[in-house]
Order: sequence, then structure tokens, then C-alpha cells
Amino acid sequence: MLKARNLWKAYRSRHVLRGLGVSVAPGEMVGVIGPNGSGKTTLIRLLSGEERPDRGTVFLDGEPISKWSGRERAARLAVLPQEGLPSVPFTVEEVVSMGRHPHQSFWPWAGSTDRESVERALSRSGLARDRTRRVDRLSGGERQRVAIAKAMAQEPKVLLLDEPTTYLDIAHQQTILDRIQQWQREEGLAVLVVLHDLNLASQYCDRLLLMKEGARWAEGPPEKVLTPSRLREVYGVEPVLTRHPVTGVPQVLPAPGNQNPSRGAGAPVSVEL
Ligand SMILES: Nc1ncnc2c1ncn2[C@@H]1O[C@H](COP(=O)(O)OP(=O)(O)OP(=O)(O)O)[C@@H](O)[C@H]1O
Repeated sequence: MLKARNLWKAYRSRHVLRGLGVSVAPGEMVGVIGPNGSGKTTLIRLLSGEERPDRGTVFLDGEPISKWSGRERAARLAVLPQEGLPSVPFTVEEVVSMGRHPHQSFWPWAGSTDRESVERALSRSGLARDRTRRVDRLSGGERQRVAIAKAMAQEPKVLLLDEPTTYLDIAHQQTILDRIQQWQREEGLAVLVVLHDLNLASQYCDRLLLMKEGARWAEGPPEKVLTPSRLREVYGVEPVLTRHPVTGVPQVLPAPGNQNPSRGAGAPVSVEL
């Protein structure tokens, strides 16, 4: 569905991506993790077609992404950027309806398919009763739900998310990722999500891509990627690794005072999975 090969990108002759490849299949959720500045957002910008790579190609639906017009691309791929939805003086329903734009020939006249898609997106994202509220008067977490509903109305085959949970409390983090997972599983959506929270990444993603300095350091299911040695190599920390008591997936606990073993704060603690 979405595939990228050998992506290179430099800003002012500084390489930010170095020959990176990634693919996401229908019905799969791939998590991109890695330290600050490792190139995760740059990868999203290249995969979405917002920026061009210096070298390498992004394929969307079997074609180089540059072959699709903006509208054709938006009918296949939706992006939730790091900065989220702007604070606009429109209602929730109006903003969600904008997600139909790539499918319409005479905006803003909405046909019955458009109205059904908007209704479905509003109800699936739990916003049906908030449809008349103004988006610029919503909290950050509520606005994030509107952004997801707008993407749902867009009915893409691929969804790219850059840190969708950063400003959310634990309830909103879980609700938003649950809804995206449900969408992924029920409709075969291909999802690529950048996450700093390794525990959420482990919980929700089928596969993780661990980046370091613009390149792939490791890739595979969470239990293969989230190992003490890899976390030490990439993040320079010695966390405690354990398993989630309910789901059994790897979970990473910070070990204060132990981040840099050279400080002599005690032996690193790791529970091998
Ligand atoms: N438009 C740009 N011009 C110059 N440098 C850039 C630009 N965009 C990104 N960079 C640099 O590229 C590097 C990677 O940035 P990027 O935002 O992709 O990293 P990231 O892994 O998403 O980081 P974070 O986890 O902090 O969000 C950083 O050093 C950043 O300063």
C-alpha cells in the first residue's frame, strides 16, 4: 500500500535520512520510534509527499507518489501532523466535512455518500453530540478527536500520524489509539505512527521501526525491537524491561539514576523478555 525505498534527505548538506526504507501493508500498524532528531517527522513529510527525497522513491498504491495529483493523493492518504488541527472558527461538523474534499467534484455541495461518511466519522469518533461546537473552543484532546474524525471522513487507505498522543491524558491516549486500531482492523487501513511513548508503541503496533541518526537500527515485532541492548545503543539508557500483566507485550520502565551506568549509579537492571 505504502512503500519507500532508499530515502535520503539532507538539510543544508546535513544528512537527516540515510537510505531509509519502510513499507506498510493494508490492516497493519507500524510504529516509528527513535530519539529526538532521528528523522521521524522528516520521514512522515517524505511519505506524505509534502517534501521530496533527495534520493529514493515513495510508492503509494503501486505508483510513485509524485504521479498522483494532490486530490488523488488525499483520496488515498491522510496525515495527522505533529501540530494537530489548527484552531479554526468552524464547527466540528464543518471541519469533519472538509475531509470529504478529495472525493468531491463540486465543493461544497455534499452528496449522500459524503453525508453518510461524515455521519459515520462523527459517530465512530464519539463526536456526534458535539457536532455544533466550535473547534476553536475545544480542548487540545477534543481537537485531536476532530482531526481523527476528519481523517476518517476522508476514507483514506493509508493514515500517517506524527505523535498523535503527545498532549493527551491517559484516557484520551487510549481512546484515540483504540479508535485508530479499530479502524485499521475493520477496514484494512494501513497505519504508520510516530510515537515517543515506547509502551504505547509496543501495545498498539504490529511492527516497530527503530531509527537512529536517520537510518534503520532495528525493525520487527515489539518483542524483537524493544530489547535492553537496542535501547542502550539508541537511547543511551538502561531501563527496566518487563511485560504488560494483561496483554503480555514488552513494557519499558525508566530506571532513575541508572541512565548512564558510567556515573556508577548501580548495575543496570534488565529483565530479559
Ligand atoms: N526544514 C528543515 N531545515 C533544516 N533542518 C531540519 C528541517 N527539518 C528537520 N530538520 C533537522 O533534521 C533533524 C531531524 O528532524 P526531525 O524533525 O525529522 O526529527 P524527529 O525524529 O522527528 O525529532 P523529534 O522526536 O524531536 O520530533 C533535526 O536535526 C532537525 O533539526
